[in-house]
Amino acid sequence: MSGITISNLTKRFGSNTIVDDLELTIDEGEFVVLLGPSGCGKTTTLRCLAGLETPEGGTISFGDRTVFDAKTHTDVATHRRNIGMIFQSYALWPHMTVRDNIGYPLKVRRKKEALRSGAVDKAAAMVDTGHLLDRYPSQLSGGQQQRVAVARGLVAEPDLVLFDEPLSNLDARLRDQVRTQIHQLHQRLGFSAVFVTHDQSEAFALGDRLAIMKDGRLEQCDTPQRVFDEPGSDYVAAFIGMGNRLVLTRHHEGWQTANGDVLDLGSRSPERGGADEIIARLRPADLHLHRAVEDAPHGSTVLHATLVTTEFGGRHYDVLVDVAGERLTLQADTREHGAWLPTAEEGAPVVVSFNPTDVRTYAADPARSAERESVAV
Ligand SMILES: Nc1ncnc2c1ncn2[C@@H]1O[C@H](COP(=O)(O)OP(=O)(O)OP(=O)(O)O)[C@@H](O)[C@H]1O
Repeated sequence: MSGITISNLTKRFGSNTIVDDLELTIDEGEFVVLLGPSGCGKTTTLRCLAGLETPEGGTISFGDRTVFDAKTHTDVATHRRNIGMIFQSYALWPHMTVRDNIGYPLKVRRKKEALRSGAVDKAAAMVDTGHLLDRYPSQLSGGQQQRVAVARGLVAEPDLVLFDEPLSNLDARLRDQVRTQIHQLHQRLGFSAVFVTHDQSEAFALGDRLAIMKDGRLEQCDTPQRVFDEPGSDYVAAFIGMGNRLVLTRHHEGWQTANGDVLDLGSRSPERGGADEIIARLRPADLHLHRAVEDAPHGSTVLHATLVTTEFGGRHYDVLVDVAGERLTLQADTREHGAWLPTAEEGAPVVVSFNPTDVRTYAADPARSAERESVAV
């Protein structure tokens, strides 16, 4: 086996196209995360890989073995694809012990030698569940059940491991623990994996590459670092934490906000001759709060804003400000701003600054521009 290739994959439910001509390759041993908002087609793509859905078009190959081809009506059954699956709901058999649950894929594949030679004990030990082998799922915590599900997904040494939001049902502490365990297992065993999530921190932590989906298609597919540094579109930027959005219009000295601030975007300024309206995206952590323009660092870009809300968050305040009707969020250090911020009133004038290298710009959405123009008329 060397890698998984998905070509022109199309899956419809009735008249709705859920996976739309999708192209994706997963190298052998690679951990690819399918990331995107609810309903963009992540789980459906995973289910097509598993053979649990029959696509209307396209091909899926595991190495040089075609497991699905719409044209030739090739559709290899799930249990013959040599995959492991780990679901959000754990999906353990309630009437089987942990030992029998973990051993189930070996039994179905008739791998009697593996069953005899202790593969179940080894898989259980990998996820620290060796002492739970005689218990039933109802006698386990959520975290233990999910670890058993991971052992079951890996025990048969599958060509591809599919994870469908496996951490979503766990509380924050357990989620971190199981996430780290999956990461370590992947580094040790080197299996190929596709992991579905809508959580960007999970995606960054686990993925060799992130495949960001929008309406059944890939919007961007790259390493976590590249996606973080250079989100390929406004949609990706918004999804991976650049929640602050400003619409700017061209001005002869830079780019102008709706309330008249002219911003120098430095090397991030789109070239002359391009669009006259752009969207600027910024992370909350890259915005800094000040009481007056003079307080902003030299060389930073400044915005005039008004205060909307302040919430105490321990080391920082979560602050919401308004720039000509656009709401921006930022974090202000408690020690630096504690003397004035908690008592500042809604509507108080404030200044926000950022380093121009931290901004990312995108062509404005034509539909939104048209909407604004029609409102103005
Ligand atoms: N069996 C089905 N019949 C009809 N529509 C379906 C079916 N399965 C999924 N859909 C629809 O397909 C769309 C994509 O669903 P999918 O579960 O793939 O999205 P997702 O990106 O995984 O979202 P989530 O994170 O909420 O699971 C949704 O609008 C969903 O309602």
